Amino acid sequence: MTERRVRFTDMLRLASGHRGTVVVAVGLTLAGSGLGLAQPLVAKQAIDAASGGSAVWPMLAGLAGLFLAEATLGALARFLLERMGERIVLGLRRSLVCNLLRLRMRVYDEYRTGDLISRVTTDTTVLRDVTAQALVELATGGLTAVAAVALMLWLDPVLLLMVAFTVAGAAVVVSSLLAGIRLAGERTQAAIGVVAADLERALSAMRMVRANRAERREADRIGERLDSACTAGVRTAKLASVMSSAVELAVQGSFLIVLVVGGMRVAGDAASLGELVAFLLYASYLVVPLSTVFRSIGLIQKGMGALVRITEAMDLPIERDPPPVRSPEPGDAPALELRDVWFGYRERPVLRGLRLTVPRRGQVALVGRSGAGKSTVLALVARFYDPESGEIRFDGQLADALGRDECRRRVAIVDQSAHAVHGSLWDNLTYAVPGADPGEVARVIGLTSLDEVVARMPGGLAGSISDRGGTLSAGERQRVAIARALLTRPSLLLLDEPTSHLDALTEADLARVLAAAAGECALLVIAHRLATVRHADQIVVLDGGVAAATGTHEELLGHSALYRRLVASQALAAPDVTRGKV
Ligand SMILES: Nc1ncnc2c1ncn2[C@@H]1O[C@H](COP(=O)(O)OP(=O)(O)OP(=O)(O)O)[C@@H](O)[C@H]1O
Repeated sequence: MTERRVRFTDMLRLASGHRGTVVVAVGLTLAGSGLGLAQPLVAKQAIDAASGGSAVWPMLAGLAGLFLAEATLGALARFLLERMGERIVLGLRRSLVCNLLRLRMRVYDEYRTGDLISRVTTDTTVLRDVTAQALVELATGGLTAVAAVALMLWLDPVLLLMVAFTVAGAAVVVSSLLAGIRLAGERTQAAIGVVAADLERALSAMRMVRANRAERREADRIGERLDSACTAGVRTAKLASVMSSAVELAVQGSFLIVLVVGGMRVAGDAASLGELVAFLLYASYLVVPLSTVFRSIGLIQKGMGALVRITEAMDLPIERDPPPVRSPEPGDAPALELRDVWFGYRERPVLRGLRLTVPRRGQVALVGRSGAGKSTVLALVARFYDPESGEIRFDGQLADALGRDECRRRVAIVDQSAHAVHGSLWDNLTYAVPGADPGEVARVIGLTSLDEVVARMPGGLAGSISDRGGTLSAGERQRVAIARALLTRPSLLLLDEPTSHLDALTEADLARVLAAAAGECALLVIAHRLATVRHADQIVVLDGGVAAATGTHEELLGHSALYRRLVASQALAAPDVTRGKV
């Protein structure tokens, strides 16, 4: 992640859309404080009235009214602030979610899912507390302090100067700690992000964890991350307590100085006792809000650690189309054409000038050694990545002219993981076409031989399958994925054939399904199985980043030594009739 700094003003900007609420909340808090200040005066009057023998109840009623009004204003201000905090966080979370779902594919390769998730959940929660509390404390504390300074200046500038010295001392201590608090806050949030990422890693591979008896190791690993989060949290606590002690000292020191110096001046008749008492009172009005200001600055620094991570996530590059280019007229062009395509993930090139053509109907199979770049071809065609050079054309039109969305509308992709989402079988089938016609759904169910699965599911199409397709076998999940793809009526179906999910029977089924699909659209299949290449109209052998040989199964057996090696080495597996369904 690139180093990103946020400033104090970035924090303030969060509340910029809520100025009205801040003003009202600050007003209510100040009015509440004003009512609080009036209470001793009324209490004094009540006591005077009682000792003078006059009626006390009007004063007591007034006092009760003041208490109630102060409590009501306080509650209202707190509610407004909490609501503002929630709304700020809602806005942030919405923007973050939108951004995280639209990132460039390369970014997902680079960052860990759990860490990205924790930016939407944990970091924003930290920010909510800061915005709801600290920002307004800063404003109310600051305003009260300014008013108190003005009154003290009017009463006794010399004593004010002394109070100012102690407060300045505390300010020096506080500001020397701020960077540390901020760093510790950043470390805590980053450590929590790593915890989330490691937990996600373990939970998403739970079967692998269990099968390898790695629960303890995973727990220890996450435990270490939790330790780092705790260490960073303790460091924040250490710095924060030094800070509050410094502020406390400044408060006590101020009172002491005012008492000693003021007392000496009263003794020397330089000031009246009344002035000293008033000054002491105003000193308390100054130092208490100032300590609130210091505390909220500390809190804001802590929140900045979270804001750094949120801003970083917001700044991650999202998928954008390059500027549109003019494209030749489609004419009678093939469904897909790759011309001299070069591409590599980092420095190392995977495709080196690949040429590939997929006609509008029929099946093209892509074969090659493991790591030859077959999935990469599919990823480029699905526009997950952009080629470094060369052209991709859909129906004769340049991909850049069509735009990513239009390219993906024409293409359907079924990858090896054949995802299923939590929900009903119907939801899973119609994921890409939410309002699909039931007749169409029935058609693709028939095409993909899913009738038996529908009949078996409790509740049929409305029956629920859990996350990652827990109640479907891998082969069934793949057929659901193909049905889902066919429902979009794509002009090109991309299929990454699984190596091991299909038994001989299902393999024959799949061959039928693919043949049916190839009658409806163009089909580009990464083939790992002999049955698939045998049925393909054309096979492309990928090697060294180029199409090393092209032809039918028989043709390639005749003229491609690499293809013969692939067939012989079981890289293109023959069906294993002894293997059961997984
Ligand atoms: N997201 C990625 N980031 C970095 N390198 C990658 C990424 N995906 C693939 N590669 C690398 O690119 C090369 C081609 O990978 P690709 O998955 O396209 O091969 P493949 O022919 O589909 O392999 P297999 O048959 O084993 O699935 C490999 O060396 C792989 O390590």
